[in-house]
Amino acid sequence: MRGSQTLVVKLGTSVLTGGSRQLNRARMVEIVRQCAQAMAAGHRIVVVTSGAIAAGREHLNYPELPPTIASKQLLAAVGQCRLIQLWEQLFAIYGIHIGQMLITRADMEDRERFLNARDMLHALLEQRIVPVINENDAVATAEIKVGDNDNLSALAAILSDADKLLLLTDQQGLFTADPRHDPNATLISDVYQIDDALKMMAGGSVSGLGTGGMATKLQAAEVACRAGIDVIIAPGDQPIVINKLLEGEKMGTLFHAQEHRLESRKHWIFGAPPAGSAIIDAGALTALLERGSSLLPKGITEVIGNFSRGEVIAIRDDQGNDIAHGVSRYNSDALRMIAGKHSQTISEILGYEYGAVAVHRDDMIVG
Ligand SMILES: Nc1ncnc2c1ncn2[C@@H]1O[C@H](COP(=O)(O)OP(=O)(O)O)[C@@H](O)[C@H]1O
Ligand SMILES: N[C@@H](CCC(=O)OP(=O)(O)O)C(=O)O
Repeated sequence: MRGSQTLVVKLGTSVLTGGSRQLNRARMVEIVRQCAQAMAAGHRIVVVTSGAIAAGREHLNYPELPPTIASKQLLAAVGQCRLIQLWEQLFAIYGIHIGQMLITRADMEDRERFLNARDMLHALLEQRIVPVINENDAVATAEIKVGDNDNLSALAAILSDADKLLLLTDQQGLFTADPRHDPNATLISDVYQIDDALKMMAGGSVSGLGTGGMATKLQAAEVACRAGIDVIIAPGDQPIVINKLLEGEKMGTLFHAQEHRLESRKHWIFGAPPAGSAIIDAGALTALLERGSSLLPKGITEVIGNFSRGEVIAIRDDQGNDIAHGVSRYNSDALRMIAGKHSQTISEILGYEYGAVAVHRDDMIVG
């Protein structure tokens, strides 16, 4: 078997309802069984679940509502409770806890909120708790919405530093045309580049259940592949899909990641102009260059500029030479207060803490 992997599983409304007007409990049980089996084999699972609106309609017995955004939000507010309750009960069968995360695009665009969400997601995964993510439909307005759960799942895959993103849907994968309309359409099994010709093949959702169809799945694949994550579109109505996939078996449509995840992160960190800098002492310099350590506040002698938690800063030696770039876990004011101090005193000085390091090694590119 391949090593332990992090897999984001996105379940479309089409899968969760099986094309009906109700959540298909039997199908949800089967998906949870597969997730539990993968976790028992040492893998980490993140679930991105659609279906809140469908669950709301079912729970309220298909009410007649005006076709407004507020009506959809009402259905999502009611349905999300049902949905998460169901996931909670089903995972509990296997003794697995879940943690709900409702996010919007605004959470991803603000560096500080992004980092908070990422820390929380990793904290859940470390405790072997399954994060169950949906868009915060009940409160999100059009301006701050991701809009569809395909794109949301790509963001979840980046947040969780996933190896693979699995988009489970009501088709075998991406076809040369929508198979609902074109009986001659054929399955595309490998995609190395998402170009305009491919985008032309991906249509919208015609079932009236899902949002975005294959078009948004392609957008999600583009984002995730650029971040170094393989994406698979596969059918959600079959047993052992998740395990087969983790064993490396081919299925559905595989979008091959464009570059290694580390390379991609490197580009991002170096691509972002530093928002400020931290000057470090000789001890920290040795730790960074020779031991591959994280940067601790203790080794910082001066903080220059104003930056937020989550922004990229330059790490410089006392001569002003650029040693590394990395994501600061504290804002500039906080970093100034804890510079030169032991990590154990951070919460005493600030009244809170985001961990012992100023810049984590995983978020740092040296050289
Ligand atoms: N080229 C294509 N290949 C496969 N499916 C396609 C294609 N173009 C459009 N579709 C449509 O996309 C639908 C799946 O997307 P969607 O309805 O949004 O489901 P989900 O709820 O899983 O996100 C399919 O049922 C199919 O009708
Ligand atoms: N957030 C919405 C689902 C939005 C969405 O993208 O749906 P789908 O295309 O079925 O994945 C809900 O929970 O109803």
